[in-house]
Amino acid sequence: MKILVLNAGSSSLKCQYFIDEESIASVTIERIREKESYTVLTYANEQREHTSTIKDHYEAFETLFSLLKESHIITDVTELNAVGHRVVHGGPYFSRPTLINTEVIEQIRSLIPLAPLHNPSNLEGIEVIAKAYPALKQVAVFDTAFHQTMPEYAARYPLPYDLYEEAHVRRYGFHGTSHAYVAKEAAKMLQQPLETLNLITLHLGNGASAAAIKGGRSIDTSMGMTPLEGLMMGSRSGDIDPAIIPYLVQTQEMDVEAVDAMLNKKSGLKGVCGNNDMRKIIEKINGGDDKSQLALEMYVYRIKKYIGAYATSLGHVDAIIFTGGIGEHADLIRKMVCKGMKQTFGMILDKEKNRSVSGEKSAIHNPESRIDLLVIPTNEELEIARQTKEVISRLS
Ligand SMILES: Nc1ncnc2c1ncn2[C@@H]1O[C@H](COP(=O)(O)OP(=O)(O)O)[C@@H](O)[C@H]1O
Ligand SMILES: CC(=O)OP(=O)(O)O
Ligand SMILES: [Mg+2]
Repeated sequence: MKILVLNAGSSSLKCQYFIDEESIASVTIERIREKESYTVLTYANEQREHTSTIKDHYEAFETLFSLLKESHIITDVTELNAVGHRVVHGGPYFSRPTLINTEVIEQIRSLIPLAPLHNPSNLEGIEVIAKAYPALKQVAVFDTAFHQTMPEYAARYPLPYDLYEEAHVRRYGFHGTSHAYVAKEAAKMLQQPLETLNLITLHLGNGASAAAIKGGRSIDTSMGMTPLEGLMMGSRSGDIDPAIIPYLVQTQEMDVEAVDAMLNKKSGLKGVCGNNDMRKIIEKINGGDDKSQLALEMYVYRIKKYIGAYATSLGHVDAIIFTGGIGEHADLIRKMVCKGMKQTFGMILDKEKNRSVSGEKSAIHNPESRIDLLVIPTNEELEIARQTKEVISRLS
């Protein structure tokens, strides 16, 4: 089966072309909307890279298709069996991967207010393809689906009950495809059935979330009704006192839209130190920049607090998994997260191993550690290809 998978993140577009479960080619476009967007095509063990300005996701999709054509990877798009899309918010409508039709498109559109940084780019991809190749089957795989197993007491907010019934106000959780994928990979690495494991997965990308996974099922996660709750992120605040919002509206001449844009786009690492690229933040810290140092300390402290919380939710923890661009590559962050966690949690990092790991699957704990510490590169695209294949197979 030939499946093209599109994963439009908030600042990136990742694409992989699969024949059955084999990845034939991949294209990653990073830093969309910034002066220097960075495109990498990987095909037949070769990498082609270039830098250009890509002003939005629409332009990123155009760049992607012309690259695949030029390189003779997909010369005729109609030969594909399906396109699988990452869709971030499935709201109350979707708890499984779904074949896309016009009704599904409208439901995804109606969820834009709940995922303003994501659902629009996810939709753009779906619509570009629907327009150009109307006969091609498209499947949506939702970030929220994996967290549907959260118990009600974890999923609900302590708000008036009617808000849940009338306006679907509850916690949904995100990055589900990634948390599910790395949990399965962790079970393989540990050579134990997933059903027996208690895991904390840390997806640290531009968006970031933690999940508590018991026996392969999500029992809690740090993102909520929208991908704004929880950990500090690239440009999103994560947890704050909700009273800050009316306070700003009342005292700072900001309307609700301005506060919302600030919380989603001008906060987090970017808000504190002006930068949302962890590589640059680390460079600046080495150059003595105090704001970058503070941003990093806040970022790490908040991850540690969630580890503490989820150790309590799970009872005991078998392994903590680092994934996402930062979790996979930033050994400094992993080291800071594990520091001072020996006494209470028995976490002991092997500093040498940690330093040498960047982007590959590896255990980074000392043999004495009570909790296994693992770096596992996420592969949301492979997981989406698998789920897309399942949906398409059921049709025939
Ligand atoms: N070698 C590295 N060292 C530190 N941070 C890195 C490295 N490579 C990537 N990152 C960080 O990973 C983040 C992007 O993660 P990614 O998962 O690709 O994002 P997205 O959420 O857009 O999919 C950025 O903050 C980037 O700086
Ligand atoms: C939901 C979310 O935050 O996604 P990303 O990390 O791709 O921005
Ligand atoms: Mg991502």
